[in-house]
Amino acid sequence: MHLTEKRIGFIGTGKMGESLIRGILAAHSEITLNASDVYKPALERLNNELGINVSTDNTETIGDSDVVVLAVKPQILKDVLVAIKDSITADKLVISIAAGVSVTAIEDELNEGTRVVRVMPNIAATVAEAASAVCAGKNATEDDMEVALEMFQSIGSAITIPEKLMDAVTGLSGSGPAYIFPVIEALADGAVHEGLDRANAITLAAQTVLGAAKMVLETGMHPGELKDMVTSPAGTTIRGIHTLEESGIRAAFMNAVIESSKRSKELGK
Ligand SMILES: NC(=O)C1=CN([C@@H]2O[C@H](COP(=O)(O)OP(=O)(O)OC[C@H]3O[C@@H](n4cnc5c(N)ncnc54)[C@H](OP(=O)(O)O)[C@@H]3O)[C@@H](O)[C@H]2O)C=CC1
Ligand SMILES: O=C(O)[C@@H]1CCC=N1
Repeated sequence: MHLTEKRIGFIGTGKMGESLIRGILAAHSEITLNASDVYKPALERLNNELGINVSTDNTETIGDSDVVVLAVKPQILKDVLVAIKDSITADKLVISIAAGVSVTAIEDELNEGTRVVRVMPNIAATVAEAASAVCAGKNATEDDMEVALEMFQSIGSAITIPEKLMDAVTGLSGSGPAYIFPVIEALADGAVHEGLDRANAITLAAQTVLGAAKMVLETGMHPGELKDMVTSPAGTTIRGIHTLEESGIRAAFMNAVIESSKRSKELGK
């Protein structure tokens, strides 16, 4: 069955829940979306702005949904699962986006046989450019995986991975937008230092990151080869590259991904 034939319910409408809701609605305006959260003003705002069904009662949202997306913090997920266990009937698919929490840990809290899929998306779902990775729980069917992939491919790109790689994905693409926002700000700062106005500096910096990412994705060329295309002998770029290498840029980004992945593992304990 296709995604658009499913009613989707969000448990938690914080930063990532809202991002997914906005992305999915932009891709499928006809879809039925339900959402619940403990924070009523946020629900009312979503209802007013997007016209989705909202409730402060998670079981009501689940009752009205075929696919239930768990978008609460990992630290409270277990309590939420205990509270909703009886409303997750056999006809429902559960999708968890919680960092670090394994499929088994989720299955263990729910009724035997519950179909669970785990996904690590990112905040760029808001603009249909999320990078997501999906893995199946032991009861998830092929149809469930197709529905999950359809959902996350409609808001960006989505791949299937073995669960053991989920922490690495969390450290890379789950957290990754937050590594790049300061890069964009800092690039703009450099240009402001050299006299450009702030608004133009941010536009040029962001478009530069977007263009570089698009070249990697669309040419299929290695990032190092693309870097060489920009770097004229005795030119401007190699001077900038030299400065970045002196600052340990590669180790800095590698360590960010490694440490974030470690934190994802910790959250699962
Ligand atoms: N932010 C991101 O970029 C990404 C987040 N994730 C994952 O998504 C999940 C949500 O993260 P994020 O959106 O950042 O977190 P938020 O804290 O912004 O959102 C969680 C929401 O759930 C609400 N909530 C708390 N308790 C309940 C409850 N019992 N029932 C329903 N809703 C409840 C919170 O309300 P209140 O604030 O009042 O407690 C909040 O609005 C996490 O598991 C995270 O690991 C995954 C990928 C990227
Ligand atoms: O910071 C976090 O824990 C969440 C998970 C990935 C992105 N944000």
